[in-house]
Amino acid sequence: PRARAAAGAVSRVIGTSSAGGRDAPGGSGGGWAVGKSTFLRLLGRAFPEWRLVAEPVAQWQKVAAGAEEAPGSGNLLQRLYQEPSRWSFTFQTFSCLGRLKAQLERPAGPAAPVRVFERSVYSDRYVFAKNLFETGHLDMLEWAIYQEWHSFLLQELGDRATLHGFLYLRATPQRCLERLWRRARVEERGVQLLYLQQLHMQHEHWLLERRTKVHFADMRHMPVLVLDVDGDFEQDAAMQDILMAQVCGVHVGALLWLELESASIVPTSRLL
Ligand SMILES: Nc1ncnc2c1ncn2[C@@H]1O[C@H](COP(=O)(O)OP(=O)(O)O)[C@@H](O)[C@H]1O
Ligand SMILES: Nc1nc2c(ncn2[C@H]2C[C@H](O)[C@@H](COP(=O)(O)O)O2)c(=O)[nH]1
Repeated sequence: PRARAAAGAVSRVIGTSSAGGRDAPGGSGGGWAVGKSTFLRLLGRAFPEWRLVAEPVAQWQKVAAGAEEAPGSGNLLQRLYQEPSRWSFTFQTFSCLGRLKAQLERPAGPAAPVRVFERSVYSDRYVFAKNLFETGHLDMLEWAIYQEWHSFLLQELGDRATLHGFLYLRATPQRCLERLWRRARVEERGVQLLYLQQLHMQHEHWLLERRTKVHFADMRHMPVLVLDVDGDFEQDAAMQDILMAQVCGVHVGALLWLELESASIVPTSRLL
């Protein structure tokens, strides 16, 4: 039954037609360790025709240019957490470039009806980079330069870089911290609840309250499907079905943008 439901959703999304007649990218977003990869796996099972694009964490852990240096020297993620003020600008440049490349990529073969990205060039700016600036790890000059090239590139790329909607995965920062511990990534050992709370707040301002000043007209009214993932759905087939049905019911134009983020709990998912 789950597979049939998925097929129905896909045909509806196709029916909305995509920019340039191509596949329809969408974004996922949500907090750090909220369960994005786990959720993407569920989406993959429910919607096998969709193309799901995971975040390239392994690339950040071993940047090619540093691969021949001393062990660990090419690990940008590690450097970021060890010396955030030194490495934040470098990290945001590299992460945003990777996200943009992924978004512009047109894989060979038949176009997928929907593309879903684990994070986007928008969360790069309106969540992470913004937060790093507000907490003093990007200075004013770095923030200005980052915004300058970000705006320029996205405006130049126009429709090619536009998304059609966001899936916002919400859980409390405390729940994200528990999942972060469970995942036990070495680089993240020193991460504190406060950092997750800051990122949570950025997501709330941007995707839920729409208080964040965004610089792209089509971003301002982007549909956002909020999904409550605070509960443990990993082993709960019924809860998984409910989540997939919610995704299934969304019509977000040609582009479904899945932004997987963390936040406090909402009683039910809803499309804003
Ligand atoms: N809904 C959930 N309930 C319980 N555990 C979860 C849930 N979602 C994810 N997890 C667990 O939390 C950890 C982080 O999940 P992951 O999907 O890797 O997060 P993200 O991709 O957002 O960083 C993993 O160990 C995963 O098994
Ligand atoms: N400073 C930034 N950190 C980022 C960004 N995107 C991801 N991350 C970090 C957070 C985690 O340590 C790791 C991936 O986390 P997941 O929860 O997605 O697995 O990378 C960013 O743009 N800036």
